[in-house]
Formats: sequence, C-alpha cells, structure tokens
Amino acid sequence: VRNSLISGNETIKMALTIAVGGRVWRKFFKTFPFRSNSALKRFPTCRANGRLYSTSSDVVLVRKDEESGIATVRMNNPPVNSLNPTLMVALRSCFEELEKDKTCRALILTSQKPKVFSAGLDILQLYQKSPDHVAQFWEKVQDMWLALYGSRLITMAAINGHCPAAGCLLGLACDYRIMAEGNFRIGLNETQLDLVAPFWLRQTMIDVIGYRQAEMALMIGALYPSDKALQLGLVDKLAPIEDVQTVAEEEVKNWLKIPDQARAITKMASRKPLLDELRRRKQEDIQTFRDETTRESVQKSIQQYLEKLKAKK
Ligand SMILES: CCCCC/C=C/C(=O)SCCNC(=O)CCNC(=O)[C@H](O)C(C)(C)COP(=O)(O)OP(=O)(O)OC[C@H]1O[C@@H](n2cnc3c(N)ncnc32)[C@H](O)[C@@H]1OP(=O)(O)O
Repeated sequence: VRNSLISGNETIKMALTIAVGGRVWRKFFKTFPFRSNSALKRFPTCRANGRLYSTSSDVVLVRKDEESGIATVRMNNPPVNSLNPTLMVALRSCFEELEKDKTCRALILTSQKPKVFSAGLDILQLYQKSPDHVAQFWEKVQDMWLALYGSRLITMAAINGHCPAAGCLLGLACDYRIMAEGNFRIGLNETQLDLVAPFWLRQTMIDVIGYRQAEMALMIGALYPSDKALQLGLVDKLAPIEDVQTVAEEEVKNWLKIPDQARAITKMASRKPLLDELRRRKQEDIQTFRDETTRESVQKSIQQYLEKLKAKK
C-alpha cells in the first residue's frame, strides 16, 4: 500500500512539475510530505526553479542543490538521533545513492534537531538482545561507516549539538567538522559504558587528533566541550549554533574550488588501507563486538548507564 501511495504521489508530482512548474508542486508537497523509511531510489529527483530536490524519508532528510552539487543530509530520528538500525540503514543507503549521483560533489551531514547531532548508537539495541541481534546491529554500523568514510564526495559534518560516541564516529568519518559553540560535547565515551572502540574507529581518532591525545581520550572515554575539541583538532571550526549550516556551506564552496578527481584520489590514498582492513576483517570485528557486548559484566554496565541516563531527568 505504501509503495503504491508513493508511486501515486510521484506521478502527481511529475505531472504538476511538467504542467505548472516548480512553485506549485513545492507547495503541494510541503502540505503532503513524502514519508518513507527507505532509500532515495524510489524517488526520481525533481527539478524546480533550478534546484534539484531529492527525497525525504522519516529518519533522513536530503536536499540537494543542483547548481552547486551540495547535498545536505539531515538526521531526523527524535528525540536524540540515536543510531538504531532504521537510521543506520537509511544513512548508508543515502550515502550510497549520493555517491552514485554524478552531479553530486559534496555532502553535509547534520541534525534536523539542533542541540543534538546524534546521541550515538541506540543503547537499547545493545541491552538484553540476542548475540545474533547484536551481530546484525554491528554490521549496520560497519556498513554505514564504510559508505561515509569511503565516499569520493567532499564530506562535511555540521555538528549542531552534542556529538558523543557513534555521533563522533560519524563526524570523524567526514573530511571536515564544524561544531556549534557553547555547552555541547563531543568524543568517544564508550569506555564509560564498558565498551571498547573497534580498531577502525580508534585509528580514525588517532589520524585526526594524534596518537597521545587519542590514546588518552579513548582510555578515559572523554567528552570534550567544543572549544577544547577545537584545540585538540577533533573539530576544525566552531560557529554559533544557528550558523553551523551556513558556515559548512561556505567551507564546502572553498573545497569545491579544488578539482574533484585529484581531491578524491588523494583522499582515497590515505583512507584505502583502513577501508580495506575493515572489509577484510569484517566478520572478526563483528564477532568481537558481539562477544564483548553480550558479556554479563558489560550488560550490567550498560544497564547502569541506562539507569543514569533516565535518572538525569
Ligand atoms: C565498541 C563500541 C564502540 C562503538 C562506538 C559507539 C558506541 C555508542 O555510540 S554507545 C552510545 C553512547 N551514547 C551516549 O553516551 C549518549 C547518551 N545520551 C546523552 O548523553 C544525552 O541523551 C544527550 C547529551 C545526547 C542529549 O541530552 P538531552 O537532550 O538532555 O536528552 P535526554 O538525555 O533527555 O535523552 C532523551 C531520551 O533519549 C534517550 N537516549 C539518549 N541517548 C540515547 C542512546 N544513545 N540510545 C538510546 N536512547 C538514548 C534518553 O534515555 C531519553 O529517553 P527517555 O527518558 O525515555 O525520554
């Protein structure tokens, strides 16, 4: 039913586009927005007033500017963009679709909900779940990361709020990070939950902030305020929260002056070894995560962490 509703909408959208131009259908689809959990694939892109609009889904909203080739990808999984399987699959699929789109040159990843970029992995997916569930969950984390870290596009994280754990993992997978000034925190705090960052995440942290700082940050599960994160090089620039997106767009425009091919080849030269290593060791990495996470003592720590989160209120 959902699919047929979508294709019905598509037909109307195309007819309206041809018949009366962009303004009318934009108004129409603002009133009756698309809803879908899955990929961009179902939605052929539509042109209106020189802009190219891609699809929106429940959990990931995408808008691409036709002239510049910049796509903005907004995570939209309230209340805190925790990375559950639906969001991770939607993000991966979105990254892969944009990758295939030859007119797309850059991707800005941000949150639809200011003040929280992402709360990291959905902790509930790791608590009292079967080993198989945890293994499948972890594979989705890997696949999402492989798609973003291995992207030929310019990837920019517009971190408009808190960015712990796997939120930080997403940021680290991008080429450049702009973070909101103020009382927002970023870091890989998983040791606080008794979890251990996998080799590929640890390596990206080392690559970004250097060995000593990464080693310390990972051991203590540090979460840094944005000014300290800037000082460490964990983020590249700060901006007032309301300007994060604009500053990201300006930064992308500078990057767009560099020829795409040379930039992308250079990027892959530094990222390919780690990408290849994870591809090669994927199953081993899944097993490690599954076995560690389902251990009784780790489950106890996760339970306590969840209780602390609830008690915060
Ligand atoms: C080997 C593993 C390494 C792999 C790397 C990744 C690991 C991970 O990502 S583990 C997840 C770690 N995440 C965190 O430690 C963040 C926890 N959350 C927070 O600190 C805060 O929620 C916040 C700062 C992100 C936002 O604060 P605030 O706006 O005040 O929102 P609340 O704390 O009130 O949260 C609202 C609601 O959401 C629930 N929640 C928060 N984070 C998560 C989460 N990661 N997973 C699932 N659920 C989460 C929170 O419990 C509240 O629920 P209700 O009480 O039911 O409203």
